[in-house]
Amino acid sequence: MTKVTVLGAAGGIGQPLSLLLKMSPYVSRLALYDLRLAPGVARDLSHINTNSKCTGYDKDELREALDGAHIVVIPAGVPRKPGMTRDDLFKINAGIVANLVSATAKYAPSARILVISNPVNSTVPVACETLKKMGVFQPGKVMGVTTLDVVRAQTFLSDSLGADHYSRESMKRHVTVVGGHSGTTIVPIVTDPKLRSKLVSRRLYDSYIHRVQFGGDEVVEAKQGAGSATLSMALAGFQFVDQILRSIHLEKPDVAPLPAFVYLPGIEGGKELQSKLNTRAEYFAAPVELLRGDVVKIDSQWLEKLGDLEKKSLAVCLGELDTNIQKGRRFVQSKL
Ligand SMILES: NC(=O)c1ccc[n+]([C@@H]2O[C@H](COP(=O)([O-])OP(=O)(O)OC[C@H]3O[C@@H](n4cnc5c(N)ncnc54)[C@H](O)[C@@H]3O)[C@@H](O)[C@H]2O)c1
Ligand SMILES: O=C(O)C[C@H](O)C(=O)O
Repeated sequence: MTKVTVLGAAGGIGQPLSLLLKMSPYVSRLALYDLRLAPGVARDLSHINTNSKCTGYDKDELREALDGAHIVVIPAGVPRKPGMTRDDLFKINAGIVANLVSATAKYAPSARILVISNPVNSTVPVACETLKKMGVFQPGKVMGVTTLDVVRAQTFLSDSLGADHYSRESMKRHVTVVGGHSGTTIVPIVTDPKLRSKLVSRRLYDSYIHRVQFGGDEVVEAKQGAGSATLSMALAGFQFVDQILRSIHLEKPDVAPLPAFVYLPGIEGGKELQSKLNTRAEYFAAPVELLRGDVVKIDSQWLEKLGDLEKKSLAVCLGELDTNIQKGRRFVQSKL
């Protein structure tokens, strides 16, 4: 029996993500919460002939939506419009995330909390600091969802090298993304040196990295003010939740570790990674090992595969990331 609650379930991401979750054999109860429309979306999904029971909750029913949840996914908040940065969303989304995380701590204290709301580099610190303040912080249970960067990195690598020869599916083994989830804090790592050399020798490396780092802007511009990535994000978010579900339900989960944006000092391998990176940044996205749905270890094998260009990107990332992190921390610490 696994209950998944989606907070912000009637939105552009929330609806398709909930549809994908309704298809999962590992979900037995799916609870949809939003300030508007969640009962309607849930009624629609509840007609689908998969085994999970789907229920919608109105804005004054947050407690019921969260009660007993094992996984809480948070895509609640405002998306960007053209000309905005993710950081411009902080003012509104930080408060939304803080309130929803604090309710989760009260009504679903053992849930894994997956933060999608932007700016992830700051909203994850907001979530963790909120839990710390409440005295209930469990570092392995809070994850910023950065999977869309990985999905893009794989798709664009195949596009850059020629999709006829390098299928998008096969790129899964050859690229990961670390750092944060915003512009130059996004650091794609091509782990296969042969593919990296191909990109460099064909002078495609810079444009490839730029496209992954600014893929979000591409969608925001194309949607002309109607929001940001929703469908690709729903798929990416589902891939991440699915990995957690598999780690809960399967003895030997058959998935390669995906990165997540996590609190390094509280997780095995985290402090080591901080010291190898020579950074004071306490939050970072790196491939994580899961055990029964919680993050138990940070993988730093990718560090050994860095080329000179990737080392440079990482230095730029670390310079910016800590500013985003401190903004999230200060937001919670400044509240009484
Ligand atoms: N992590 C990522 O990779 C990634 C990718 C895409 C978008 N995002 C972010 O996800 C967020 C949502 O994007 P979207 O396109 O779904 O936006 P949207 O506006 O379509 O949907 C957001 C939903 O959240 C709801 N909401 C707002 N405040 C709420 C609250 N307090 N409680 C419950 N629900 C609340 C709204 O009613 C709305 O239905 C944005 O912040 C966006 O920037 C993150
Ligand atoms: O770009 C955005 O604002 C949404 C999301 O973070 C994305 O990467 O598509």
